[in-house]
Amino acid sequence: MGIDTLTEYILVAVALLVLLGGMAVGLLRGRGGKSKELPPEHRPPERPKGSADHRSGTIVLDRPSEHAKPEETKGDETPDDEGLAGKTAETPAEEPADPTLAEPGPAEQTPVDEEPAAATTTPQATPEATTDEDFTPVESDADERARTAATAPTAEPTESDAAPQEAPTTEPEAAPEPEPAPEPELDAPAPTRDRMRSLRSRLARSNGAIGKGLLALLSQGSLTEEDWEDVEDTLLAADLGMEPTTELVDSLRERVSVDGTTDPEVAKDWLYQDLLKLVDPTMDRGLAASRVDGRPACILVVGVNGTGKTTTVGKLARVLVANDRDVVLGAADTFRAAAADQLETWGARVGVPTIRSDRDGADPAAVAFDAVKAGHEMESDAVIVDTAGRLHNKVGLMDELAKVKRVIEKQNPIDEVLLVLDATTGQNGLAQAKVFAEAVNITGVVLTKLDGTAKGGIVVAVQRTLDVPVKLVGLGEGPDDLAPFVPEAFVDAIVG
Ligand SMILES: Nc1nc2c(ncn2[C@@H]2O[C@H](COP(=O)(O)OP(=O)(O)OP(=O)(O)O)[C@@H](O)[C@H]2O)c(=O)[nH]1
Repeated sequence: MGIDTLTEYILVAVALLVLLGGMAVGLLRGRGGKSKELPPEHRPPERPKGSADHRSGTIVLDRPSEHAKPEETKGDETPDDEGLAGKTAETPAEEPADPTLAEPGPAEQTPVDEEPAAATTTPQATPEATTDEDFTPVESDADERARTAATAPTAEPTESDAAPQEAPTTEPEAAPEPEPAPEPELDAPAPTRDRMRSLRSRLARSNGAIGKGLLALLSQGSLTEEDWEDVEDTLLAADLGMEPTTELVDSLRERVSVDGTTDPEVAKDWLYQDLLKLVDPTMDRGLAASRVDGRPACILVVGVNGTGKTTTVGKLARVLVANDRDVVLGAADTFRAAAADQLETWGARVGVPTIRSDRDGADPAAVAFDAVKAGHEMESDAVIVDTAGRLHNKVGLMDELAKVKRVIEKQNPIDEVLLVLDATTGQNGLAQAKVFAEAVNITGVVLTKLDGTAKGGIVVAVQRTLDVPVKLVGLGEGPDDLAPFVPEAFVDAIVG
């Protein structure tokens, strides 16, 4: 019993020890489960995450769902990023950009990424609302700066603080640049009244010899047949034309035979009277250049190449401007490349708009149509349409001109068709005149380059041929060298 009892005691004791040991192990395991939840050692590695999330303040928007997702995130971020966590969750899909940007809520984050937004608009203020407001002004500031100054548009938002202060100094400097616009000083065209008298010397220089020669003959007192032939030749050389020449010689013969004189002044008076009669001061030389029936007057300018059409249109614009008319120019000479530029320059000098095509060879009728349309819209007094020079014997070209006329007339009657004739071409110009008159209804003639020829007689010849008056004469290349034709001044300059 003694030994058995001892053995039993020992066994019991061992069993107790084993039991106690087991319990101890169990206890230790239970603690081990909790340690997973608070592993301070894991935090350091997560910091970078936290800082990454700051950036995500702006980036988060791209992936809102990630932030809304698992609780793990919450678990992980809870410690450092309280603010962010909450807002990201709200942000989800709807408010992508703005809200998140606004998020800088956590004051500390502001300086890092969104400094600009907050800074520009006196940040701090309120949390959420502030952020929205903050952002708007930032944008507008940047926009304004972008509009006025051209300086580092992208950098500005980031350096918003400095920007507003720099803006006032840089902006005003950039703005003055456009000032040059008002600079273009317009020409003040010379008055047109008596312009022909003021240009008399040009006519006298070129055509004065006719008068001198005639007066010398007439003042002889008694003229032989040979002298009368000389008179006739002089008049024909001046391109007066056969018929008017014969008329004039007959009239002078009669005067001499009745009142034979050697007084040059009397002879001059005879010549003046007879020439003036041929030039016909009774013709209506008025130019239709005023509004009619609530629409602008339309003036179409035609002629062969190089007669001075474009120059004449430019000069005529000046004449009208000098008479307080509002004018629109139409560059329907789309054939000669430089014509539209040339016309535009003329117009710009007196502040007159030019309607043109940017394309060489464009349909001249379309340009003419647009010019007249613009004249209507601008309520101008007159629209002057320049056309391409064309050979009078080319059927296609003349048809094109007739088309220009027809197209214009679809929206506006044509009040004037001015035929530009180069006076130096003399009688040859008459053949052109006839053909143009068939294609379009010519209402007036512009005789150019009268300053460079002794063929002033063409005035009479062309009027007789077309039965239309010479309304304007070109007496030089200067901008104001176009004059309304005044018969008395013309004859006076010839007779001297
Ligand atoms: N001396 C003088 N030259 C003139 C006069 N009118 C025009 N000219 C000159 O004539 C030349 C031709 O003038 P433009 O206006 O280009 O002639 P255009 O008829 O439009 O020519 P195209 O478009 O080719 O048919 C230019 O050198 C003008 O300066 C004038 O009255 N007197």
